[in-house]
Amino acid sequence: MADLHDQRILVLDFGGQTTQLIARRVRESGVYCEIHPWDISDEVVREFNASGVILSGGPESVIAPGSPVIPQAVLDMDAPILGICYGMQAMVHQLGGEVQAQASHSEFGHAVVNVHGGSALFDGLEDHRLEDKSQLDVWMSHGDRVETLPEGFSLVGTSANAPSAIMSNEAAKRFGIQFHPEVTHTKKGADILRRFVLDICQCDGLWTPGNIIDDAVSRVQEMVGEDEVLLGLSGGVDSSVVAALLHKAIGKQLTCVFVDNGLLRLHEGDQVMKTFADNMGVRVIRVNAQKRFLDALAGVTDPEAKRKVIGNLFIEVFEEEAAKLKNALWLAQGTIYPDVIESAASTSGSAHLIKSHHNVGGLPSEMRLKLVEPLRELFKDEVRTIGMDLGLPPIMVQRHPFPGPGLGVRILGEVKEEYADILREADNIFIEALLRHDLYHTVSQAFTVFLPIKSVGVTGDGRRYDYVVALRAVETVDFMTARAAQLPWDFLDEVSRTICNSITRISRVTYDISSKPPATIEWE
Ligand SMILES: Nc1ncnc2c1ncn2[C@@H]1O[C@H](COP(=O)(O)OP(=O)(O)OP(=O)(O)O)[C@@H](O)[C@H]1O
Ligand SMILES: O=c1[nH]c(=O)c2[nH+]cn([C@@H]3O[C@H](COP(=O)(O)O)[C@@H](O)[C@H]3O)c2[nH]1
Ligand SMILES: NC(=O)CC[C@H](N)C(=O)O
Ligand SMILES: [Mg+2]
Repeated sequence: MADLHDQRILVLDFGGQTTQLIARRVRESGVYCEIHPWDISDEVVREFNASGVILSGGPESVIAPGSPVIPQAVLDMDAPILGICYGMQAMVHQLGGEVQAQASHSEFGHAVVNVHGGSALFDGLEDHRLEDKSQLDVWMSHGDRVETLPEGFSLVGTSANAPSAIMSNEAAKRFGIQFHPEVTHTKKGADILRRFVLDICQCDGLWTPGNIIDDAVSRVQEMVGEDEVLLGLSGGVDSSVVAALLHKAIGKQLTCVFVDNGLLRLHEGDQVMKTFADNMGVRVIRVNAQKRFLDALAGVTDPEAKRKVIGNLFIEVFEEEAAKLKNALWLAQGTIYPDVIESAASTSGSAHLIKSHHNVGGLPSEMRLKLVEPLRELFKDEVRTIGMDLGLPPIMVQRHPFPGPGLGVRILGEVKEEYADILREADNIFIEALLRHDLYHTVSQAFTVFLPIKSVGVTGDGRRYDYVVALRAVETVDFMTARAAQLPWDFLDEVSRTICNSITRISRVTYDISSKPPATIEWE
């Protein structure tokens, strides 16, 4: 098999909200791609050796001084280029055309583009739902617009507010589109991106789940040789898929360590151990470190401080367990591509650190173990697909994500065992009800938060003065932005009554309706 990474698309990020979606659509077409910031050096561009380049959208205006530019090395390449929105405008601006700010002509949302034809990227793709077959139903989001095309380019499509909605230089294989093909609201968007990477860039579409697994297996085998590998297994999607993959790659050289830190959900420890014993035949060591974590967290109230305590203790436990093995030189983790992109964003200095995720960026610099992260290049949906292909049960692969610091960031302020016990009961009621009503898979993530404040209630003529919990359920594609799920009122009512009736220490249940931004998904 040819190297899976030989054919590769470079996605240059100009700060667009949907850049990750571009990469996902390219991957779905069966082609490997990576997202890099627009200001990477010319050397990195040349080393990347792209089969094609896609320039993303972005919030800035190409005519404003100091705005992001396309690296010269990209413009010097022979590989095909597709500029999307800001990416198109930057191409025009840098290749000698003209872009103007047209505040009165902004287009946000649905638009129709008339395609004049004659472009290899569009011919035959027309939207047949529309009466006029030369029209495309698209989604726009721009204020600036292209007024004059650069030399060598011709006009391929027009919309009401973008006279140059599509342009191309067919001979040079350079295309610019003002609309966003990566969003599902653009009806033929996925087809356009597929056409670009498969036909225009001539990639073979080898990036399939089967090939990804074979490739990861052989790379891991080559990397670790005869050494033993320790995997931090949480029972979550990512580390479970890593376990299945490593089991396939190195069999008995793998030992999984599952740390019960006292911050897990109800019965989770037993369930994880049982699922793995039943389904996988891998060796899992359970470390009961509840007391150790809770003791270390006593008196700690600041969210970032709590995260650090938990993250450091995880590593301590992993290193202790590794020392008990004969030859463990490697620590495997379920790091996935969004973790990498986000931690790059938070280390580049241009983005603010919102919260420290414990597994990336938070590792001590003098760690003795070397890292194996076979999912580092994959999106969550790709991870789920290969998990299914590796034979993991759907309940494991389709689970909602659960943060490493667990209930530690869902108990506001100081963590106490008593609070964790109450929270586990309440959360279990919520999640069981979601499953029973077939609502679990309609939301991306759902959980309960413990508020260490007391509120007055009345039950059976008596006064109650007890704790409050908040239910949280969100819908999101990439967990970078999210909105509160609109769960049915009757359902929320049932959950709230069940919680207050069966847990005497809770007097009140609230539902969190904040979106991200301005809130985050977790409360801490
Ligand atoms: N309780 C735990 N015991 C051992 N390792 C853990 C534990 N919690 C987290 N980890 C390690 O930290 C990594 C990151 O956690 P994270 O929650 O992002 O991934 P996950 O649990 O594998 O998947 P998911 O995102 O679906 O919850 C895990 O892949 C795992 O290696
Ligand atoms: O493994 C993890 N370690 C962490 O420290 C961590 N903090 C948040 N999350 C999860 O990340 C997603 C986004 O969460 P936020 O909107 O709260 O940042 C949500 O899915 C959160 O559950 C974490 N996952
Ligand atoms: N979505 C975009 O890429 C917008 C590009 C540019 N900021 C404009 O408003 O036209
Ligand atoms: Mg997890």
